[in-house]
Amino acid sequence: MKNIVEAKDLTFEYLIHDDQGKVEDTIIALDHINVTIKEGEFVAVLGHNGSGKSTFAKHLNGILSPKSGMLWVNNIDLSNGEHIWEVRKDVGMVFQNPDNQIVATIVEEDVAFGPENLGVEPSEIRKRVDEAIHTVEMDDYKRVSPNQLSGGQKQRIAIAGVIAMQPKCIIFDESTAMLDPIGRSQVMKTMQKLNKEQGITIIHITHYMQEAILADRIIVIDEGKVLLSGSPKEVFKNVEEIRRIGLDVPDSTYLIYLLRQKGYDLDPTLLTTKEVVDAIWQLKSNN
Ligand SMILES: Nc1ncnc2c1ncn2[C@@H]1O[C@H](COP(=O)(O)OP(=O)(O)OP(=O)(O)O)[C@@H](O)[C@H]1O
Repeated sequence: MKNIVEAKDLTFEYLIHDDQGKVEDTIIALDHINVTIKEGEFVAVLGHNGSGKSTFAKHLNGILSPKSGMLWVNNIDLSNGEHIWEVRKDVGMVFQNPDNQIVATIVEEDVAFGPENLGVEPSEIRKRVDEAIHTVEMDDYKRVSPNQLSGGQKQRIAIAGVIAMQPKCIIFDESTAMLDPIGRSQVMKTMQKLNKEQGITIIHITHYMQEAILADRIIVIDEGKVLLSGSPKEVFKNVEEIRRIGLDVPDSTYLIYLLRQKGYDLDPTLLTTKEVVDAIWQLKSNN
């Protein structure tokens, strides 16, 4: 499978200016990041506040450009701030606040906005809008004002707007953070569907461990560096390391960790409640 993202020693710093416009400070937000993401992967990115997740995401569709290092996205070289318009056709972004992403007063017009800006033919726009709205299961709301929708529904409309541009990769930058549990699960379902049925690469930045365990791979960023990368089982067995940087592990994983400390011989890579219950049951049956 081809790489859709390849970052080598990707480094970025924000320049802080004083009132006269002189640089008075620099903040290193990405510090020699080395990451490869394959086409069709579903990757969750974890890290505490200020660890550099959003800065990394903004590099992937050219909102920010590296200070040093190399970055290729879908074979487009983004290392020196060129080709950013080209990459935006391939990489879509869904942000945290659904209200900031809706631009039109009718759902279907909002979804059409992206392809219109790309200069897509009107008949093709119509087709894409209908398909995208169908994919996010919002067919009944095409002529409705986005104001009348719930947070989760608005977020699905924002996703439809991105899908209508036919990207190869979608970055969800804490797109579930402002939603209630139902809205979150609907958006997660949509992400999984886009990944499984359309092969779209998903990069999901989240603080929710229960969402992260649904990914093929988790990348943990800490102070602008990649701390861990691997399957959810590989990453979450590092309970102490993850908790040391102020992140949680899934409750089930933590329960297993505590039981192991009490001497119970349980697999440290178990992630879900069902896996834990089955393992404890097995242990009981063996004794
Ligand atoms: N526009 C900016 N100007 C100056 N510093 C910034 C800017 N945006 C982010 N930073 C700093 O860069 C570092 C990385 O921030 P970033 O937003 O990438 O982290 P994050 O992991 O996405 O955080 P969060 O989970 O809070 O969204 C932090 O120290 C942050 O304060």
